[in-house]
Amino acid sequence: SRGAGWKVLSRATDVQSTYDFVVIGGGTAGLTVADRLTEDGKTTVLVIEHGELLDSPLISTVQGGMQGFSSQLMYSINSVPQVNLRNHTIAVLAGKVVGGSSAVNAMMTVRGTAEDYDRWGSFFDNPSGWNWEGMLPYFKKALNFVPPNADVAEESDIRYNQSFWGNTSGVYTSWPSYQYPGTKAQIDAFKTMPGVDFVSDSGSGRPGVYWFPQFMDPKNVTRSYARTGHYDTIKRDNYQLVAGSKVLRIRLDGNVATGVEFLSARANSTESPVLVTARKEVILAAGAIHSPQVLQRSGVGPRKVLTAANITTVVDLAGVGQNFQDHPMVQMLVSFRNFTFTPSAQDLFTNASFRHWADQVWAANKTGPYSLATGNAAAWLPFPVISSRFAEIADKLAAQDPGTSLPPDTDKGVVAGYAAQLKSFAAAMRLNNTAFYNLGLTGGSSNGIIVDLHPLSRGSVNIDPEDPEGEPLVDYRALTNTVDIDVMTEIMRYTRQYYFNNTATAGWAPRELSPGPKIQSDGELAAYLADTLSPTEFHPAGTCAMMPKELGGVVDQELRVYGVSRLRVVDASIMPTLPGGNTCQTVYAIAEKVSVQQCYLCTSLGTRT
Ligand SMILES: Cc1cc2nc3c(=O)[nH]c(=O)nc-3n(C[C@H](O)[C@H](O)[C@H](O)COP(=O)(O)OP(=O)(O)OC[C@H]3O[C@@H](n4cnc5c(N)ncnc54)[C@H](O)[C@@H]3O)c2cc1C
Repeated sequence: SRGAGWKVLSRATDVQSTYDFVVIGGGTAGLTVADRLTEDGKTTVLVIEHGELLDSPLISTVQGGMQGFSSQLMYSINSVPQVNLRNHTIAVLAGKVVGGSSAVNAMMTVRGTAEDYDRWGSFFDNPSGWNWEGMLPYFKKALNFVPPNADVAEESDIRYNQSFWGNTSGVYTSWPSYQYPGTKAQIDAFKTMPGVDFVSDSGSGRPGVYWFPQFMDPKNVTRSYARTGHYDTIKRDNYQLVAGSKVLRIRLDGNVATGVEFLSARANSTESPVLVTARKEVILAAGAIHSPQVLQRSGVGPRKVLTAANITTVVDLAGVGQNFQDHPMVQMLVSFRNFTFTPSAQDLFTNASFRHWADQVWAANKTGPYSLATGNAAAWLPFPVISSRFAEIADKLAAQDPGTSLPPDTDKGVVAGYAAQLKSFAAAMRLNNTAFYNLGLTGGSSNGIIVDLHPLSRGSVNIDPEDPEGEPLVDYRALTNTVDIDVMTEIMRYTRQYYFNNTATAGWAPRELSPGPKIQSDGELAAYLADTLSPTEFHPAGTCAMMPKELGGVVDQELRVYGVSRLRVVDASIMPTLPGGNTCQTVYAIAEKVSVQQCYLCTSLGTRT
């Protein structure tokens, strides 16, 4: 029966008491899986989403890429104070709306390198398809790639190779109808840097300097995301979604997940939670910040954390909420006093006639600069290409005692999993097929966010013992592995090489505004990191890691939670290690891959009606 305060959305006349699958979280992964599981028209799925179903220009507008930044479309969570960042707290951004983070992200469509996905399988004795070869079909299935306009492609020398892409998904990735001329110049300026590759496509799985598309529907030049691709256009009675409803916990009967308890976000405090039963499986897709929280609240997690919060331990699973990772980024702001490539994005503010033209072509046919999101080009470079000290730093990492970078009471399995990851990264640091360095190229007369694509510090996301139902305690534990400081320092130094020791950029008359030319020694650069580093590029991952259980893993290779039956996690939290690229495309591919596994299971068990 229908509760008083909660809303059932289109296609659902009511929330039934039982479904085949109940999906927790209507975000990037949740809606993808729900769409695929209901494709047969019979399998019933309920998606329970905390945020609302909202139509807003903050979501749909392409220009700038992140109009919904820090708005009512996101959770408002602050991290715990970061000891190595002068005790600053950090805003933890994640979408809270139907579509999840895919509704608010910067729209950059990027994959990691092949080696990043091979690493995932490498943690298992018998890897089953978690490698580049195994992921590629799902990268293709996940997105509908529409090539750039031929004139724009030729003018800016945009390279792409359709063999790395598919064209069947309802989620689109496509190209702006305009590029600033400075972007090509900034790409070309990498041609004088030794060892840099210019790969044939952003989806080739190889590092280099390249163009990449953006999550945009080319027909109406609006954001394409999990809701537009996997919900709005799907008309099936067996696919239902309830928004504005917060999942409190998974109902466990012994070790079997049988249902989900949720509460309307609008419910008054006297209303009791609604229980909905899952005949086949409960699927957790609340994102890397909230999936571990839902598990811990349900009694699945590290006993110590659960006991402190007065929660009875059903399954003592040490890895839940640990292994937390995100891409750290820092600003190195360089402005060019003689950048002759105009117009640039700055001209939208300073040049009235350019702005007038931009307004006109947008009004006429949605073309021009307003079709640009965050930018479509960047450098993604291996460690040996950016640092002559790569072998020394890799040796230092290989010699480390992993336990010293984790809290002293860390579970042995979690430490062992971390040790396996560090070993893998110490090897990757010597290779030319893994990207560690990222610099976005947007064609402007100043530039400057640089990203460490393979951070080595690991944090945690645990329930708050004082308030288990409130927001979790998010601790990045930024820079707790000191090799991260070495890597970031080399990343800053290489960026200086590109701007100040490069025949191709000398004529731009670059000037470093931050940290500024006075900051040179290791100690000075480390202090700058402590002052200004962001431990997040809004790519939280790893908190329900797909690793062997004895390595602190939470899910197996079919993404089933260890020790619980009929329960999977399918979102960014299962990534054991971050890919060397923005995470959204990888989340879609994970969700596509696990959906095929789930459908196979339904069929082979003969339980499908
Ligand atoms: C500001 C920002 C910019 C980004 N930019 C880019 C980019 O340019 N390119 C890129 O590739 N990636 C980007 N990302 C990252 C990318 O969007 C995410 O990695 C990806 O969308 C995560 O997908 P997910 O399914 O794991 O989680 P989400 O998509 O976040 O889905 C989780 C859903 O679960 C819901 N939920 C949580 N708790 C509960 C609960 N208790 N009950 C019910 N529902 C719940 C949430 O409301 C949310 O809708 C960005 C992210 C952010 C936040």
